[in-house]
Amino acid sequence: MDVYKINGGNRLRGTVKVSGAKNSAVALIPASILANSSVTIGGIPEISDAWTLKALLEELGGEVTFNDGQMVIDPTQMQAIPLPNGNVKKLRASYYLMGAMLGRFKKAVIGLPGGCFLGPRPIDQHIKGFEALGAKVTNEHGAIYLRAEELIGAKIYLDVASVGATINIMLAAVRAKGRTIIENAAKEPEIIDVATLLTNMGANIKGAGTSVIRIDGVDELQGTKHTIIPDRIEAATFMIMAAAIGDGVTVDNVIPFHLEAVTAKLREMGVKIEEGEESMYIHRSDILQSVDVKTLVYPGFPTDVQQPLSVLMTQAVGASKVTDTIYSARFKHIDELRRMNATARVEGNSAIIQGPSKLHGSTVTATDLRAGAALVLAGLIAEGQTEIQDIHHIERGYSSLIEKLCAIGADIRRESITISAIERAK
Ligand SMILES: CC(=O)N[C@H]1[C@@H](OP(=O)(O)OP(=O)(O)OC[C@H]2O[C@@H](n3ccc(=O)[nH]c3=O)[C@H](O)[C@@H]2O)O[C@H](CO)[C@@H](O)[C@@H]1O
Ligand SMILES: C=C(OP(=O)(O)O)C(=O)O
Repeated sequence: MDVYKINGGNRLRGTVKVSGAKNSAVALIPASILANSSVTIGGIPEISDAWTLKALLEELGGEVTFNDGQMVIDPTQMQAIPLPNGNVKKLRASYYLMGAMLGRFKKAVIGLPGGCFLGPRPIDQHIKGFEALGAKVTNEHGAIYLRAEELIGAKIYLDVASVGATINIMLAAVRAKGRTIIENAAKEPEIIDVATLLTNMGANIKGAGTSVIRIDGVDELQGTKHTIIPDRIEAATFMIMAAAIGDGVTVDNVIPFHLEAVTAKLREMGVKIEEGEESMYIHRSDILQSVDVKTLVYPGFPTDVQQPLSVLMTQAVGASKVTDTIYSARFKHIDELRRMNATARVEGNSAIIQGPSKLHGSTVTATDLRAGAALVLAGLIAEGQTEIQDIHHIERGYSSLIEKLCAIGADIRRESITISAIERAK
């Protein structure tokens, strides 16, 4: 089993460069299925989700290369091969194969997705959208079967502003006949990134990034080149690490506008942040103040950042409260933080964290991607050695994390260990 080992206490200093956005990459890669020639995407992060999607496109008959952050996808020989099991279960974003395959082949069989378990993560709004476009959708033995004679544009009101449903409906609707209007669409920057790629492929999309998106379907989409936006969640993670244990860290390759909610909350805690055009320079104040935060859809505070932020709260003076309005059960990291001497408890969809606490190095488990990032931060702060298990969750979403952290002064390494069944059961 591979683990991260961290010797805590080293101060972070220097520049860390943010990679391309995971949540864009995992939608842009399936979007290439819709093209009639090669699609080249630059800035793809070195994460396991990207490699898994590459393997899935190859299972469909695509030719895919992935070198130095550039993925070239030739979708011309792809077929509507059923994917009820296997790789689709390794990540959440395999659900985008549904929209893209429906758009191109008018049929698909895709197993229900995996990804982080954060409480219930239904896909009813995706299915409602596909049905409104004219698809027959059934769930058979854990796989979603989609089939349409033809796709016809429709007006679709999303009951929740879902990132996945907005993108998935867009992927199918670009090849529907006539106009589709998505109302109460999600507004995350990754949606604009996907709309930009599709537009460069020849799609007709207006309003991406607002709550009403209009799509006029086209008969054909061609190959193109695209460079992905920076990962605002990775950027926020480094900003929080810099605030917790930095002596001046520049987080480079960011779009500061995408980070406004995070920047504002960190400033409220007393963190000093200087915004550049494409970078953030972070130096903490001597005393961190406790704050309350509520996660919301974009442009609100991102749910994907609340777990790392809760570790910073263990270092703030007084009681902080994190309420997650998107995922009510996204608090598994709190139990692990308690092992490290944090004073924290979960009440409903909130965590209450009392600081400041002296964190102690311990053996902990990454229960999901951002819980893992939170534990890396806790390990960097803690006295002594921390061992993080189940790091495959972290590696779904953070590109070259060890290398990036070592370059700014952290003492963290990846190690293979053998672990007995008895120890594993503890
Ligand atoms: C691959 C990807 O981009 N993942 C991101 C995406 O996940 P994902 O696209 O799965 O998240 P959604 O925006 O769809 O989910 C938001 C909320 O809507 C609910 N919901 C969603 C769809 C649906 O059909 N029915 C329904 O009830 C969910 O349970 C959740 O409470 O957005 C989340 C919210 O910003 C982020 O945490 C994830 O990192
Ligand atoms: C929840 C996340 O990812 P996914 O939707 O891929 O599980 C995340 O990126 O924090």
